[in-house]
Amino acid sequence: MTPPPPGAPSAPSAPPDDDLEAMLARALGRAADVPTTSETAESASAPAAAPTGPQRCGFIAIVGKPNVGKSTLLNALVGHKVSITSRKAQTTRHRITGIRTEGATQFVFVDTPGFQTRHGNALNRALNKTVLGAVADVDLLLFVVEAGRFDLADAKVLALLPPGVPVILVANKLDRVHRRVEIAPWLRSMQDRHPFAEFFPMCAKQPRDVQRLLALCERYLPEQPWLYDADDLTDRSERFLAGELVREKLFRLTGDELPYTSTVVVDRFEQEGELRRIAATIIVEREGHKGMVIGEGGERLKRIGTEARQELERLWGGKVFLELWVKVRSGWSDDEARVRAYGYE
Ligand SMILES: Nc1nc2c(ncn2[C@@H]2O[C@H](COP(=O)(O)OP(=O)(O)OP(=O)(O)O)[C@@H](O)[C@H]2O)c(=O)[nH]1
Repeated sequence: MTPPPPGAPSAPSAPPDDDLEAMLARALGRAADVPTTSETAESASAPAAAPTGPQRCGFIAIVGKPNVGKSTLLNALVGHKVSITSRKAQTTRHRITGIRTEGATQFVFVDTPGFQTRHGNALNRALNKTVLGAVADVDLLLFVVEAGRFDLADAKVLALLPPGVPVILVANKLDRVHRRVEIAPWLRSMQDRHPFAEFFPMCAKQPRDVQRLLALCERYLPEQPWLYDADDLTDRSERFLAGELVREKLFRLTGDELPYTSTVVVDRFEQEGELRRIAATIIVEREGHKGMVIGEGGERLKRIGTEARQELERLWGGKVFLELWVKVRSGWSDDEARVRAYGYE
């Protein structure tokens, strides 16, 4: 499908059947790993390396239900880790901006928390507000689902997408689909759900797929000056990133034992030359959860601290001194004031 000319409003009218068939053929060609057509080859090429022509810049929001791979995709599209990931649903809690500048184009990706439909507590209400705010004013939406699946939670996210913004259906985790032939009828069935601008079956962990998606996104971005410096990767502060990385290690090292309503607050962040001193508190809801985080003889807390510190040192190329505390604040996730105080808008 030809993308809308830069700057033109792109009403998501249903694409004509010919376009639809061509899109599906391209998508299915990729899904079945069939050699690319010349048209696909054109769209598959990476964005130009050297700046040519006028600058392009636009916002691309990544939306979907929890755990479909949005943050993994954002990091891959940016080429650096800007959003934390884990097997635990609801890992992402903030609007995270990841920036990639290639050739004449600046992509500003917006990762969002997975839209919560199950529990209506204060934390989830705040997360959902973040999602709605992030999708309101973008040039392109990447609606991420797991390839071959579409359930009520996916449908609820789809129903929230604003009209007038082109949507690419990203069918992620294609590597998990063992019977690839089943993807064709599934993609066809997805046509009836929304007038998607494109269908894109992929694996967010496969660099070739990510490069192709990047090239496809580029076609939807308007001609306008860049908003960030060419080497900016995110608009988030180092302090924010530190708290997020501790939360990632916390979730990864406690697995399913620890409820998702645990959080991390950075109490202090100071820089002395190349050394960063950080003090953070892990907040849990019950006394029993505190034991889970601390572990036998403090082993688990120590590991969370060591892994977070090492990753931050790699990221910043300097020494980090990280101090961690654990506190119980029962019922914080259903207390509007605390949810705000802990940094969730
Ligand atoms: N096999 C496979 N796993 C993937 C792929 N993409 C992501 N994952 C895994 O899926 C899990 C969830 O990924 P995230 O990127 O944290 O998902 P998310 O949608 O940001 O999750 P929330 O923070 O809950 O909204 C992680 O364990 C990822 O490693 C993929 O293409 N293939």
